[in-house]
Amino acid sequence: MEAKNWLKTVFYFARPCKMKMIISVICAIISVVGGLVPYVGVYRIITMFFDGHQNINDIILWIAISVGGYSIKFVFHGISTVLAHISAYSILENMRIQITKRLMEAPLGSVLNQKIGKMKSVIIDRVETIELPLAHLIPEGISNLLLSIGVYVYLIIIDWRMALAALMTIPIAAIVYGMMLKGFNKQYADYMEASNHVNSIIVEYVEGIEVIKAFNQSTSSYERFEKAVNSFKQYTLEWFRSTWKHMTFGASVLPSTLMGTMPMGMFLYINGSISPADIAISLILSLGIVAPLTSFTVFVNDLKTIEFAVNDASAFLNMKVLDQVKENAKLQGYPIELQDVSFSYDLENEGKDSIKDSHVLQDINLTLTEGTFGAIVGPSGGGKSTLAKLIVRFWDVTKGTIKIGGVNIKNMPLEQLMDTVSFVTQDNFLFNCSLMENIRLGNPKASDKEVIQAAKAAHCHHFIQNLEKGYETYAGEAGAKLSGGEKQRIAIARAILKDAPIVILDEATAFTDPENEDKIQKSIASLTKGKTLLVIAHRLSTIQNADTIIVLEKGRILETGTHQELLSHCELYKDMWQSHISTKKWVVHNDIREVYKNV
Ligand SMILES: Nc1ncnc2c1ncn2[C@@H]1O[C@H](COP(=O)(O)OP(=O)(O)OP(=O)(O)O)[C@@H](O)[C@H]1O
Repeated sequence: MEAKNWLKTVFYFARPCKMKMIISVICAIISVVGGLVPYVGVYRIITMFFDGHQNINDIILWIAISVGGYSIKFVFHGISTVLAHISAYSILENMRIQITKRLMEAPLGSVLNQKIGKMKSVIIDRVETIELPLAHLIPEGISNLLLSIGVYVYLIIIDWRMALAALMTIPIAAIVYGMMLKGFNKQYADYMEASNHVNSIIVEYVEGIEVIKAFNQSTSSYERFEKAVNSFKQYTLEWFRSTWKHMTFGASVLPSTLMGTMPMGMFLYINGSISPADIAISLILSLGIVAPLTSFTVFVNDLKTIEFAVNDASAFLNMKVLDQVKENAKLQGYPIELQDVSFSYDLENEGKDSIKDSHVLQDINLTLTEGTFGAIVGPSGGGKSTLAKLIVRFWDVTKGTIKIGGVNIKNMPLEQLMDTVSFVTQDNFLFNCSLMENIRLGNPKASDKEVIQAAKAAHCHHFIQNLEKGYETYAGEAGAKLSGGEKQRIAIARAILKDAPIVILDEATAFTDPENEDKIQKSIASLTKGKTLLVIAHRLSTIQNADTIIVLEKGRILETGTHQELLSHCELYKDMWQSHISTKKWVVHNDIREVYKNV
């Protein structure tokens, strides 16, 4: 979506419900016209009395017309409100769908870089704030504005001098409101910033509650939380303090139209240029102008709410998306090739035009033949995970090309790429649905039998069966009910079911206990049989049988070879292997505390 101002964005999302909105506006106008009828009725009845021509039939007729008018106002206002609500919810729905669509089309890495609290706040809370004002703006905003104008026009028709007098309080109120609204935009922006700050502190507090408790930081964290809430309260109170005098003065002056109409009416009556009936109705009408106008001022605030919510949503709506082709590419097998690949996060995260000297990967050239086992090793921060993520287009390379089956991955639809590659990481997110469905995500068409087969191959059938409801057990929010190793094996079962010809494992065996590791290794063996496999490993023992081991250091390939070849001529690899072996020996021969003492 191209960047638009907030009003255009609202209209853009309102397109599917354009007709409903138009009918809502028409109904609001009819409702206003209906609302004017009782004023006419009252005027006619008063006139009859003052003229001495009152007759019961005419009075009943005007009462019936007034009731009819009021009924029209009531019914059409109802229809307008219903349609406006439907439209507002459609706009909300479209906006949320568009944001999530955009998140799917954006580079996954950029999506993952977003703060989860902010995403939740924008997609759920901020977008929701649009609904209420939007739904009420059409029927009530229009009614209030048009009713004031309609009543005023009627007043002009009755007596233009009284109409003029009715406006007397408006300039005074306008000056006072003008003073109050000075700097409103900035103050509202500051208010939203303060509100966002307090929201993010609350989200951070809830998300980090485990760490806060574990490190007994509750008091200081609570202080931080309390400080944020208090400063927000202070800010809003100060804003209120700076405006309440103007607000109260304006609100009491604006409706006091009698200040102008009373003396004017008396003056005109004494001069004999106005009838008592016209004075009476003018006084009533002048009071009828201001009440809806005052209600309309509330919508100024509502418009700001919509503007800020839409602007927040626009940050996601305008996220850069990955360029994609539509047609599936014809792959020549499943080898992976990287040619002169360089990558910089700065360019992705900040959208800079020039490549800075901040490459995480530089001039990477490597080929992994179909069906072979490749491994990437190297010191922490060397760029191993980044390289794996580039192969699945979490981001696009800054320079060079990545090919699968001889085709640049940019020239195949993301769907085809995802069908071709299984990417298993340590972050094995489980949805809060049954374990059966969680595994089936790997292949939505798989039967229960196939899911169970995959679970068996991934060595998770046993523990799943021991659960009270077996495969129908819910994973709990974010899989909190399962251990790390169990979640990992379920993720592997998912990948087995997906049966993609290329498998990339990013540190999939890190942080597991020996018993779990053995099971995970077995499940990985089932997953990777006969496939092109790329493992990013810390534990060198798991990759010593790899066909090619790539040693990556500071974003560059230092050496490539088999385990034996690297041991014979790559110092860094030799050191890493030595430290790996000695750590293993320490674990076997020493108390675990000794190991950590020596790390
Ligand atoms: N999303 C990101 N945005 C910005 N910089 C990042 C991002 N992810 C990683 N980096 C940086 O890129 C560099 C390489 O990180 P990467 O995770 O690829 O290394 P790694 O070799 O896999 O490390 P480890 O073995 O510790 O997992 C690091 O300096 C890291 O700080």
